[in-house]
Order: sequence, then C-alpha cells, then structure tokens
Amino acid sequence: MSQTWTPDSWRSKPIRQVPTYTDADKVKQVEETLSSYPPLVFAGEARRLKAELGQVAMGNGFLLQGGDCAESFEQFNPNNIRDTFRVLLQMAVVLTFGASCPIVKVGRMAGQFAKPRSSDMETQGDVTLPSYRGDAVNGIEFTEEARIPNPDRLIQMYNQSASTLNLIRALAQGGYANLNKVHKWNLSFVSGTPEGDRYKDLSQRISDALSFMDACGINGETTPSLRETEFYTSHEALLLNYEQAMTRVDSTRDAEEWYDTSAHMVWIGERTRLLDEAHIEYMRGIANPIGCKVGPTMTPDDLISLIDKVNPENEAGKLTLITRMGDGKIEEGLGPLLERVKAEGRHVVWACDPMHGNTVSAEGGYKTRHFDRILGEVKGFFAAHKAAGTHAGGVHFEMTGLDVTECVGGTYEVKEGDLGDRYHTQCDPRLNANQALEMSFLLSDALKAERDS
Ligand SMILES: O=C[C@H](O)[C@H](O)COP(=O)(O)O
Ligand SMILES: C=C(OP(=O)(O)O)C(=O)O
Ligand SMILES: [Mn+2]
Repeated sequence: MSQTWTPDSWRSKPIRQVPTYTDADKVKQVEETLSSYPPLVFAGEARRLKAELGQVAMGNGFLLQGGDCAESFEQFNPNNIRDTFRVLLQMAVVLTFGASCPIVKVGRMAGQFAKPRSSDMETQGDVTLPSYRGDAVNGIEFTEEARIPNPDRLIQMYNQSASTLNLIRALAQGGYANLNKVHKWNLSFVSGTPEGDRYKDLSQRISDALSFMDACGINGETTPSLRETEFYTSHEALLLNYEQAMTRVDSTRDAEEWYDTSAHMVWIGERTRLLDEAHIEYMRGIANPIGCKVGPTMTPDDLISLIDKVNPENEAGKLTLITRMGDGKIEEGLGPLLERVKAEGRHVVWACDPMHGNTVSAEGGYKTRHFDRILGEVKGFFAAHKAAGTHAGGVHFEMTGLDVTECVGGTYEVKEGDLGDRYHTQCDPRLNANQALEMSFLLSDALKAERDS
C-alpha cells in the first residue's frame, strides 16, 4: 500500500456528506462504545463473498443486490425484513434458472441507515432546515429538533443491524429458504397477473425441473443446499466513524488484515468517491469486497485511477463497479468504461443500478421512477456489455417486499395518482414486491439471451 493505511487514516483527508455534531465528546464516547461491541459479521464470511464475487468477475455468476434506499428505525419490524428477504429469494430463483449460474444474493439490509443528499438544506413553505440524512444521523420529521444530528443514533443503528442480521441468518439457514417453497410463492405471482402468460412458461419450466429433481430423490429434505442459502449484507459506507469503530483485525490470519465487520460488503457512493478524500482512503485499506457507484461523469482515466487506488493487486471479487447512468445515457456512458477496463485487464464485477439515474419528480412532489425507464437502463446495460464482450455481472435495486406505491408502472400498474396511497420510503422510491419480481422475470430472459449468444 503506497502510504500507510490505518483504520483512522481517513481522518486527515477532506470529507463530505457526514454530519457535524455539536458535542464532540459525546461522539467520541459513542465511537468507543461501538468499538467494544462484537463484530456483526466475520472476516471469513466476507472472504467467502469475495470469492463468490471473484467468480462473477470471471463470468461465472451474477450478483443480485437489493433492499431499501434507507432502512428506518420506525418501520423496524420482523415482517418487513422477512418480506424483503423473501422477494430477493424469489427473484434469485427466477434468475438462477435464466442464467444457469450461481446468483450471489446481497441485501441492502442490516446497516443501510445513512444518506448522502443533493442539498444540505430542505425548504418547506417559508421554513428551511437541515436535510434528513438517514436514521443513523437525524430524524425525518420536519422540525428543528429532529434534524439535529444525534450520535446516539449510531448505537441504535448497530442494535437494529444486529437484530436484522440475526433474523436474516435464521431465515437463510432455518428452512425458510427452501427452494420448493420459494418457487411456490412465485407461482402465485404468475397466476395473479393479467399478463401472467408471459411468465407462465418460465415458471412452469422451473416447476418441471424441481419435480424432476424430486423424483431423483433431490429435494430440501435430502439436500441442505436446497433448503438453505447464502445471503450477505451490504450498505453505503458513509459514516466513517461508525465503520472505523467496526473495523477489526482478523484474528484467524497471520498477516494483518483489517475487515469492516459492519457488513459483508460496503460501497462508496457517487457523491463521495473522490480520489484524494476520506471515503476512498478508508475503503482502500479494508479487506472486504467493496463496491463503488459509477455515474455518467466518470471518465475512463478516472476509473482506472480509482481502480489503482482501491484494488491495486487486481484481485477478482474485490471491486464491484455499480453503474448508475440513467436510461438513454447508458450506452454512451458505459461503453468506453467497459472497453478501457477490459483493455487494461482489470478484474471487476460490473453491476447495474438502474434506480439512481432515473429519479423524477411527480405531481405532489413525490420522487418516483418509471418501471419502463428502470427496465430501459437494465436493457442498455446488457447491450453495452454485449457490444464490449464483457460480462453483465449483476443488478442493484432499491426495492421492498411490501406493497408500496413509490415507483410507477409495472403489470399491476401503479399510476402517478396512486403515489400518495402507500408512499412509505424514507428517501428514494423503491420497487414494490410485484414490480421487483416482474423485473426478475424480464431479467431472466436477458440473462438467458446472454448465455445463449
Ligand atoms: O439514495 C441516494 C441519495 O441519498 C438520494 O438519491 C439523494 O436524494 P436527494 O437528491 O433527494 O438528496
Ligand atoms: C446514495 C445512493 O446512490 P448513489 O451514490 O449512486 O447516488 C444509494 O445507493 O442509495
Ligand atoms: Mn437511494
């Protein structure tokens, strides 16, 4: 590593998008408390995810990453966690069939509580207050008091992450993830949709494959891998004091390796990925697999400099580039990046976030995204990879297992006028359960086409 890295070396660099607290002693106390708490994940688990992503980087797998834009303290509830987990599993079954390759499942869950914002201030009527920055920082209510950053929220973030992770582990290992059961839920989606015929054929073929395996004696009872699943967690590493407090040396290794034990994977946001600033400094030193958002302003030269900094050893699986260009901009924006990274022989996972480049404002002030524009960016992503001869390695969605009305469109059409019905997001609009599942059926076709070409 060029200059010495330590878990706190980011503190000497310029930083953006983090709160300024009024009570520095209190912040220090919270950081010390967090440092004394147990890790949320183990280094070995993060290494396993890195190895799986390494396979994806080499073209042998596909990453499915999804969950809330921002998790919420108030909406913390086991059913919400279970439902989002369930939809991710349902999507994974459909994608596995289309791709005929392993699907690596990563939730934006158990730690996704901090938000970068486009504006530091929010104005309603003639009142202007600091923006809401996620429940880890301040409160969403539009009052002066709620918007003051409170360091105690970091402790609540840790506690809620721990409980969420505990439930996820139980769901993943305790029989809930049984493949037969998960696919049966998909069948109810297919039979209920007006356009169900489009998906019926694929769904029927999955059912046939499962019946055939069952007849051969391969089912959830006989085969653990059919009733259990690997599921990983991730979030944006925005609040570096929290991440630092969770950064621990892996005691099982001889070499000194530091892991951010707040999640298996953490990513750098589009607004904080500046080469000489704090967020890149922190991320370059941890051994976890990491992500970095890549928006339309990224140039091939800058991308190579970024890769040099965070993955100098060119380790496959270490770095996932999560592109978020916008429908209509992706072909032009992504192609040159793919060509250059390929020409330089850099091993990365390319994933598509079709959400953040497609946010629009609807009547009533609701932020929304159109299902067709989201799908348009995903299609553009596959097309750009096909043209460059690179592997379209994954997708990254803001989504929930709940029946919300935040994104418009989809077969069970949410219209602009419906947005106010169940608009529950803390920040950006999420695909609801049906929209997310529909997306996976459409994606499955694209993956099959990639495989057959
Ligand atoms: O989730 C991403 C960002 O935090 C979010 O898109 C910012 O939204 P804003 O433009 O309303 O600040
Ligand atoms: C902040 C986010 O995205 P981006 O950094 O791409 O804007 C996000 O994923 O919630
Ligand atoms: Mn978001």
